[in-house]
Amino acid sequence: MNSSCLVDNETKSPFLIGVAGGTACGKSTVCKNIIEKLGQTNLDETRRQVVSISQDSFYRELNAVEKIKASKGQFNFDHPDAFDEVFMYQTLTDIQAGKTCSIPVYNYKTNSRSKKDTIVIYPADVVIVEGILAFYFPAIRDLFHMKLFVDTDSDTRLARRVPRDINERGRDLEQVLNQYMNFVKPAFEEFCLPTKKFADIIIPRGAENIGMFLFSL
Ligand SMILES: Nc1ncnc2c1ncn2[C@@H]1O[C@H](COP(=O)(O)OP(=O)(O)O)[C@@H](O)[C@H]1O
Ligand SMILES: Nc1ccn([C@@H]2O[C@H](COP(=O)(O)O)[C@@H](O)[C@H]2O)c(=O)n1
Repeated sequence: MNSSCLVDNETKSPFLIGVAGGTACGKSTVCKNIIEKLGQTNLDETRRQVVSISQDSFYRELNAVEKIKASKGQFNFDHPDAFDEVFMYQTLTDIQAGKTCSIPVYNYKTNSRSKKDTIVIYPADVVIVEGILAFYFPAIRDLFHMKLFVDTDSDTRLARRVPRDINERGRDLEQVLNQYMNFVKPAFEEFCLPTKKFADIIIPRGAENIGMFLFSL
């Protein structure tokens, strides 16, 4: 899929920061807190100097058989093949070229991109990209000027994921636990954890330790 981007008159090439880590380690919360601490939260989105995007926007569209599997918690969303690597790479290179880009909003209840909503990413000084496999694909990994890995232990992550998936992602307990044991945990060990070595900064436990990152700026 081609990204939907427009060149801005005043070209701005942002500093790209990647944030990786296992599911529910606190990646989104870290991004949100960084944006808050840098005083960006209440700015109009066209004027923000620091913005974040999620790798989840780049989950690929599923075919009919995969959709049925996904609805039963039997699709592996933690495998690199679940992502549209080309679309993500293209979008990030467009962002880096100073273009205004529209990226999909991902819907975890339908396991697909929203049909009507997109997020517009305007040129900014810093763009933070978070995702479980943000460092997995070499071409994407090489785009980041700085890489953070949020290191939160597996028990804590599971304890955060269960209520989140039930309350926010429309899942039931059995489905969350089955998906975790069958796909999430093994894929974390095979694909996500080995990318920790690419990080410039490791943030233990997440949001409470973003001071380490802010200090490095
Ligand atoms: N430091 C923290 N302490 C307690 N709960 C947290 C913390 N960081 C995140 N959470 C909660 O854990 C869940 C997952 O956090 P989130 O930032 O969405 O993780 P990720 O983006 O890595 O999946 C959310 O419900 C969030 O509110
Ligand atoms: N349709 C989907 C898509 C993804 N997931 C799970 O989301 C996790 C990644 O998001 P985090 O916020 O937790 O980093 C990943 O572990 C997938 O299992 C899903 O359940 N359904």
